[in-house]
Order: sequence, then structure tokens, then C-alpha cells
Amino acid sequence: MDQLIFDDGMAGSLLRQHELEDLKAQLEAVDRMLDEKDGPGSEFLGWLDWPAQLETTELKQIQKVAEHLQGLADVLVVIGIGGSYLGARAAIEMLTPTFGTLKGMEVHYAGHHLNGEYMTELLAYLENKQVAVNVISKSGTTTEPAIAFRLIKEMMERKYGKSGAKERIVVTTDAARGALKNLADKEGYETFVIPDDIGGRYSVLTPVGLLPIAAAGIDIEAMIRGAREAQALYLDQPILDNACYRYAAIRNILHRKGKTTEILATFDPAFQYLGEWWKQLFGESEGKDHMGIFPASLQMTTDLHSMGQYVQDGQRILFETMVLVADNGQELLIPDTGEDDDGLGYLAGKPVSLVNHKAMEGTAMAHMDGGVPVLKITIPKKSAYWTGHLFYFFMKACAVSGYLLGVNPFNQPGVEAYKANMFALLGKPGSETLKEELERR
Ligand SMILES: O=P(O)(O)OC[C@H]1O[C@H](O)[C@H](O)[C@@H](O)[C@@H]1O
Repeated sequence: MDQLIFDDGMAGSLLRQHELEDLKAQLEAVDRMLDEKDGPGSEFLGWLDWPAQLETTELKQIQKVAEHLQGLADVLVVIGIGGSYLGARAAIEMLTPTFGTLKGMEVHYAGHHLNGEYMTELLAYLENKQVAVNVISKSGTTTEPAIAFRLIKEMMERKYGKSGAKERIVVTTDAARGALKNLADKEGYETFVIPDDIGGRYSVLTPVGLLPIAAAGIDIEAMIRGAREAQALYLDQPILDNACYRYAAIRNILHRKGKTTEILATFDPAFQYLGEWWKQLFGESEGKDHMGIFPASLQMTTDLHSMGQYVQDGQRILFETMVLVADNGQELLIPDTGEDDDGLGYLAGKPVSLVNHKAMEGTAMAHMDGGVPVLKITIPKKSAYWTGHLFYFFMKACAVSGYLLGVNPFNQPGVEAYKANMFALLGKPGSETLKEELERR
């Protein structure tokens, strides 16, 4: 197997083949909108052709800076929130060992919340490490990463002096705007640009994701190659054979029948942050105008022992998309001890991955029979190439799905509400709560 397989064979009786045929004209209209870039939010379609357009020189420059940081430091702190860190974290957790020797830098994250205790602990941990920092913010004005960077910049300058710190800090931000851009220019930090036409949640294959991913020792060239081939594949295939369009269409068919929550289920703990990235991608893209599927994620088989009951037997508003890997890599065999005290004698000599696979099959059958349609997305193996492919697959599917739903999949106006209230409550000059603003209007 050397392709991504999308399998809707366990979607159950809620999906009938003619329903896909019936959506064909709508899918073609969406395809045209993407192609001609004339749909809502089309000024943010830069990610669509990005993998093919990304210059080798830019890729090499990212690699060069990553190697420079690797030479100076063993820990990289990635400061960012939402689309400015989730893609990198997803790839790094998927593709680097949880235990054991790392090929690249040890990566930690900051600026993705406002908890002071975490920052205190992180700063203390960094005291005895050789540290580099990549601060990432498209707007350059987001509060969480800005506070984290203020704290870490102060620590870095104390530890390495101003010029030593400068060597170790890389900024990824807008080409021209924002406080972070101004700061980078003032301090002379190495800077990478987030293209204007690529929104945060679609930016993992730009320097936003690629620099931390490269610093972690992952082959970004292979990742882009995977994305590039995905780009070509999902552009050319006939629409009803196209996995991206089928997935988008089926989500919408199920949604229209009351399946208002989609669970992304994975069977490898390293995929947790793929779920987090995917939730932002679909949640921010589709959750607007009082519509949209609620994206949730579960890790299997872990969550079968906590949330399994609900999925099997709770409200029938769920469908499930499993992300699977065909080749499980190393085979760890269950030891044959010659005894059966634990009742596992029948599994002796069998690979753990077989048990995981049968658990997956059993779960899919049980959920389908319990009224939860199951979709499966299988990649051949866990590699940089296939992670790049998967990122592109989901981004394109999300755009198609959002357009089918009838929303602009590239804006996020609702996110401003909490920010307005927080600034007003903190007494930021000139700020007002959302309620005050609405009353004034
Ligand atoms: O990259 P930044 O401008 O700092 O934004 C980081 C994140 O926060 C915002 O509030 C948006 O809702 C997200 O789409 C974005 O990814």
C-alpha cells in the first residue's frame, strides 16, 4: 500500500451511495471556487498551491537555521498558540520518540495558555539547558505568546547577554505588520515570514511548522514532498473518487442527518496532537453562523475505558473518523512465558500491534452497530512524507467541507469575543467588553 486510503464502508445505513452522487454538482461548484479562487475568504487560499510553490531555497534556508539552532542549543522553546504551534507539535509528537534518543532538539512549548506556574517551571527547567527560541505569531499581537516571549526573552538575555540571546532567537511572523515584527526588526532577530494569504490553521507547511519540525530532526523535505503529491492527487482525481472530496461530502451528509459531533479517533498516543491540530482546523473553519460539526478527538484504546460508554450508548449525535497507520513498524511480541496465570496465554507470541488492530476492528464494528458511523483514513506508515500528505489532505477536505456547509472556512470572527472582554477586564486603555460594544452600536 502506498497511498492514503479513505474507507466509508462502515458508515452504516446513514450513508447511501446515491447521496454522494446527489452532491456531485455541489462538489464541482466548490472545486471551481477553489480553482478560480472566487469563494468566500479566497484571499486566504495561499496554502492550496503552497507545497508546489515552496522554493527549494526557502526550504534550505529553514533547514540551515534549524541546524544553526541545533549547533547552539539542545532545547528549543516554541512560543505560539493555535495555528502557530499545533501543527508543529502534531508532527513532532508523531515523528520523534517519546522515550529514547532524539535526532534533533528537545522541543518544549510556551505561549499556548496563561498559566504562570507552567512558565515558572519551564523557566527553572531551562536554567541548566542550552536554549534556543522560535517565537511564532502571524498577527504578532496575540497576548499569550507575547507574555511568554517577554518572560523568555528576559531569561535569555540574562543568561546569554543581549547579543548571545539574539543568536538563539528566531521570529516567525507577518512580513510587515505587528508588534512582533517591530521587535524583530529592532533587535535584529532572524525572521521567517508567514505569507499574507495563509491563515494560522493552514500554516503548518510554511516556516510556522517547518522550522520547529526541522529543528526536532524531522525530514522537512520529505514532508513537503508528501504534501506536494497530495496537492497533485487531490487536484486531479475525479471528484467522487477523490478521498478529500468524499470525506468532506460524507461529513456533510452525516451532519445533515443530525450527526453533529465528529470524533477523530487514533490508536497511537503519538497522534494526540494531530487531533488537537485537526480540532482547530475544522472547529475554527466551520463553527460559525451557528452551524458546523463539533470536532472532538479520542485516543484509543485509552479513551474506550473512559469515553467508550458514551460513544457506544450516549446521544446518537456522533460519527467517528479513525486515523490509522497500515505499517506499525517494529513488532513487539507478547512474551510466551509458558504460563497462563494472567489468562493471556492465547496471545503468546503475537504482536502487540495485532491486538491494537483487532481492538480497532472490534471498536469500529461495535460503534457502527451502535449507530455511530465510522470512517477510516489509513496512511501507509508513520513518516514525514505521510504526515505532510495527511496535513494537506485534511486542510483541503476542510476547505471543501466548509464551502459545502456554506460558511467562509478561512475566517474566525468569534475568537475576538473573549479577547475584547479580557482586555477590558484588565483595564487596557481604550478597550470595552463585547456587551458594551454591542450596546454602544
Ligand atoms: O499566530 P497568531 O496571530 O498569534 O494567532 C494564533 C491563534 O490565535 C487566534 O486567536 C486565532 O483564533 C487562531 O486562528 C490563531 O491560530
